[in-house]
Amino acid sequence: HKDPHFKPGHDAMVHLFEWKWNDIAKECEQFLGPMGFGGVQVSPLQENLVINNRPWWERYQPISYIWTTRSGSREEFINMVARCNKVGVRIYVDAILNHMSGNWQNAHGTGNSRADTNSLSYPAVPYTAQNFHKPCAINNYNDAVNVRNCELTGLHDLDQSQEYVRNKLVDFMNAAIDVGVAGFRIDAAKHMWPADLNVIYSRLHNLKTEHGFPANARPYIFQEVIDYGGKEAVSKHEYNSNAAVIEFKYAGELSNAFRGNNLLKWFVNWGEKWGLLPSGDSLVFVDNHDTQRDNPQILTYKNAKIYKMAVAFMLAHPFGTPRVMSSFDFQSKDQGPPQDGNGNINSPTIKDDNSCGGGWICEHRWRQIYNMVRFRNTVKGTDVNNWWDNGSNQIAFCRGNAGFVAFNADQYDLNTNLKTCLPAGQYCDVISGSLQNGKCTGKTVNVQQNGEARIEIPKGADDGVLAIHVGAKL
Ligand SMILES: O=C(NCCCOc1c(-c2ccc(O)c(O)c2)oc2cc(O)cc(O)c2c1=O)[C@@H]1CCCN1C(=O)/C=C/c1ccc(O)c(O)c1
Ligand SMILES: [Ca+2]
Repeated sequence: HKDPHFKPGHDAMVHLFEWKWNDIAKECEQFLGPMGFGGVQVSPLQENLVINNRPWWERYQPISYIWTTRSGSREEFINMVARCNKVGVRIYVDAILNHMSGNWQNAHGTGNSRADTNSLSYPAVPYTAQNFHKPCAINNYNDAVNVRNCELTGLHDLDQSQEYVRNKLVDFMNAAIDVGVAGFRIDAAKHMWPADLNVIYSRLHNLKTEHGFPANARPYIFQEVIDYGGKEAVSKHEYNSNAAVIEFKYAGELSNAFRGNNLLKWFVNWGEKWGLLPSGDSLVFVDNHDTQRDNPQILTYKNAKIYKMAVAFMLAHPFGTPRVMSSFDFQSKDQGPPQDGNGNINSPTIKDDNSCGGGWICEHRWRQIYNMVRFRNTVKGTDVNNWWDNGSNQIAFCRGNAGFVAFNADQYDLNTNLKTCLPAGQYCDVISGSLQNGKCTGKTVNVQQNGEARIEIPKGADDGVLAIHVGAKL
């Protein structure tokens, strides 16, 4: 029950943050399906409070469970799910179950629903004050009750111990499952009681076979529990019995190492020995919509070279279910998505080199990243073997005899003969280029009969990674 139900030959999730439903449908058909992505985490589906300067986090202040947001209408959402499933790309909804909005004068939502937030009245659900915890501020992360039963930055806190509230949340999620959704990101799960969440999960429908899921497939649930391994009262270990958990320590350690604060050689035992949750319980990532704004230690597209190295490592390593972030460019941390003068989100423009414009970064369209998704598909089912390192920041490893990857984060060249575990032949390095029309557009690597090859990554190379696999062999 912790299986994302990706289609065979598809792997890795991409978070198309703030994309509109129609644009996601097109991206599934034109790019994500053909490139073998497994699924898309979409922005929240439920109607949200309209906040005057349209900060990105207005979508995390629900007003109702009506499927009307700046990403599109109910019909557009249903159409997107069908079109993506048809090309083997799953949809995961970002579900906000913990709270409704904060206080706002004359509050109205993206679907024009009204609410009297000061009296905790949300008639479009309906919720009244009795369905919420008595307003108190979350001000003590060493008190598990305070963290669950009080308000996160003034957001009105629902009481999920009530049958009435549970059923509203279950109905919302089951309606999404019934139109073909594969699962959910559970926002702010740390702020809800695991027991209540498990009751809610137990009432969710099986996935729809007419959308290509196997019979009796359970929705894939991945819970946001921000726990970097510190000493807070609430821990990620409370949440991984019945569903997956988003592994923040994974993100923290990767950024820490690729920023040069820890040697890559220590990744030889990357996994539970680092205090991570079990691989099958972990949704893993490098950055997310919040950490890229709020956590200066976390790598983002703004640190391009070492960011790509961290993402390549995540995709090359078998641990967890990886999620690639796809961002819009931002200068200030509250800034919302690219939009026109009337507050409508702009569609990404696709340039002739297949990259995005119009303020959209589209990391998922960077060659080094989508080629590593393909690498991950190709080596699926193999383990890490033949680990090599130089005692510092040059590492390499095989994935079975299907793939080989090398990293150079030292301030001097990597230039040595290494075992690649691959059959003899010529391979295209899928970081510096691709295999296109029978030729390598980047480096070519010659693997000898004994499986060894000359591996070169100069310190000043565009990318500090080299990757070859049996799907990119001349
Ligand atoms: O300064 C801010 N927030 C105070 C810091 C607390 O951060 C928040 C956390 C949060 C932060 C750290 C934790 O350890 C933790 O357990 C929770 O989770 C949220 C989840 C939501 O659905 C909506 C929110 O407004 C928040 C939030 O404000 C700005 C202004 C309001 C929104 N916001 C933000 O910074 C919004 C952040 C945000 C929004 C959505 C998310 O899914 C998220 O993880 C963070
Ligand atoms: Ca709560």
